[in-house]
Amino acid sequence: MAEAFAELATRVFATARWFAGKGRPLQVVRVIPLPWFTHPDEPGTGGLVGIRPVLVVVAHDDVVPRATDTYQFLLAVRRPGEAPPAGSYGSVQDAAVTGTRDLADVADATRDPEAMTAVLAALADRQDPHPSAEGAVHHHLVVPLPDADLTPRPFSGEQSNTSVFYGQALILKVFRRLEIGRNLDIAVHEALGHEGIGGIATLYGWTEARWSDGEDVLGADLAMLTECFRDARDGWGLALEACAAGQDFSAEAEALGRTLRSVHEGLARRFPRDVLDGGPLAEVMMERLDAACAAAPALVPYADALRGVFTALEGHPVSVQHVHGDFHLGQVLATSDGWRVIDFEGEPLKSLAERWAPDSPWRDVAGMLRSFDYAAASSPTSSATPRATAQWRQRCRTGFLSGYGAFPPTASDLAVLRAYEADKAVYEVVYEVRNRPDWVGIPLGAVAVIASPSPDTSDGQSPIPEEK
Ligand SMILES: Nc1ncnc2c1ncn2[C@@H]1O[C@H](COP(=O)(O)OP(=O)(O)O)[C@@H](O)[C@H]1O
Ligand SMILES: O=P(O)(O)O[C@H]1O[C@H](CO)[C@@H](O[C@H]2O[C@H](CO)[C@@H](O)[C@H](O)[C@H]2O)[C@H](O)[C@H]1O
Repeated sequence: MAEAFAELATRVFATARWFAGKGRPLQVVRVIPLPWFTHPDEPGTGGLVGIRPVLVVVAHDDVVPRATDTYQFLLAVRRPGEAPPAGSYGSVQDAAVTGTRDLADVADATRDPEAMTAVLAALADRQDPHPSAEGAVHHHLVVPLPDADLTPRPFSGEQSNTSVFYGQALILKVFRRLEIGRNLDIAVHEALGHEGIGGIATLYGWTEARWSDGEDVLGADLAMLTECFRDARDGWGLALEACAAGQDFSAEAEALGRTLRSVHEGLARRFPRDVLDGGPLAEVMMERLDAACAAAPALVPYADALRGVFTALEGHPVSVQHVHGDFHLGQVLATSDGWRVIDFEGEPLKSLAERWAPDSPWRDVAGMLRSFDYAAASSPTSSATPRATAQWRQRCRTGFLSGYGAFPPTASDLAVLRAYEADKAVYEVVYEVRNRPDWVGIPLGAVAVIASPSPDTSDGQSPIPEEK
């Protein structure tokens, strides 16, 4: 018997890079076919019947109360019988999704150039489809498309969503696990664009959807269209190369610090700010530590010492504002015009409420310092001695803090920074246990050092000791 779309989706989830609930018991509780982006009267070349977003609400029964997540499939629907198109998922018999009672081929539109050309045209022309009983889709274009080659090409690297390049000019990020409400990445790009901050991509447009959920109407952003940085290299690759070759990276780190400062200043002007007492912040870090110890028991021997590090926040007033939230070398791109910052969605393991909440700018500073440590720890040491690698990392730290305007840090700054580095390293241990168990030694090593009785941080240097 032909498969219905809910069964096909369950099968796709098992292997999709973007499905965050792999390995957990799941149940598809609702399929919401949204209005067609394009739905020509006559099928196009290759039998293309139409392109539509289809939302799949998934429940996980392993937590109480039962949690649900909403995922987006962007489907290219075709008549059967043609050669399987790029991104083919197979065929289904599901009239609500495909618009026909017959069998139809469904494919991931993001892998299909014909489909993605049509998607861009729909967004650019703001062709809002007619709302259906299930919901509505609304396209926003805020900057006219450039007059350039816009041939679609799927992004092939690692990511949590699914992106498509249009020539070398634009990139469309199709969100997979939807944030109900405003998408953070779009909100930040829009706000910083208004501020004229140069360190981020220009936002060209986005697509949002609304649908009914019982008595309620829910909404989420489905995709974001931004400037693509031509020939950009990501900071992680550059830092690894430099470290392995024994090349100093402190000038790049300093420029990165300046870029972060400018982004923080823009965010401070556009989003709410506050000054919080460090005590409750320390308590939140301790709660996160307790949860982390349950998920990663290797943290337990360090827990008491880490609590001591967090306690040092008490008595410190901490300024908070909107921050990047997951600032590391993989979130910065080097262009011929300097560093650019991408992906403002915060840490994937945090709830949406946590990711929207104001936080200390030290979180981002700590994130990048941890990243220099990761790069140093991951670099092959064939051409550099451990001592040289440690020095490389320290020079990155000093350069970055200088560029950010925080060198040398005051004693009070250091206490706060150390707490944020510890909090980040704890997060990383859990992240690595869940995603890359082979990497867990890197953050665990940092935890061990931060938790050691008296790491020397008096000059703002890493709590990770140098080789003598
Ligand atoms: N504006 C851009 N220009 C060029 N490449 C980009 C741009 N934005 C993102 N990328 C590339 O896409 C990758 C994934 O982007 P990201 O926003 O982090 O996606 P996700 O949130 O899905 O993980 C980045 O690591 C980078 O290589
Ligand atoms: O980029 P994401 O938002 O998906 O961030 C998550 O994954 C990152 C790894 O891809 C992870 O970053 C950790 O590993 C990096 C090296 O791969 C390193 O540079 C970072 O410092 C380290 O935190 C990030 O923590 C996680 O949220």
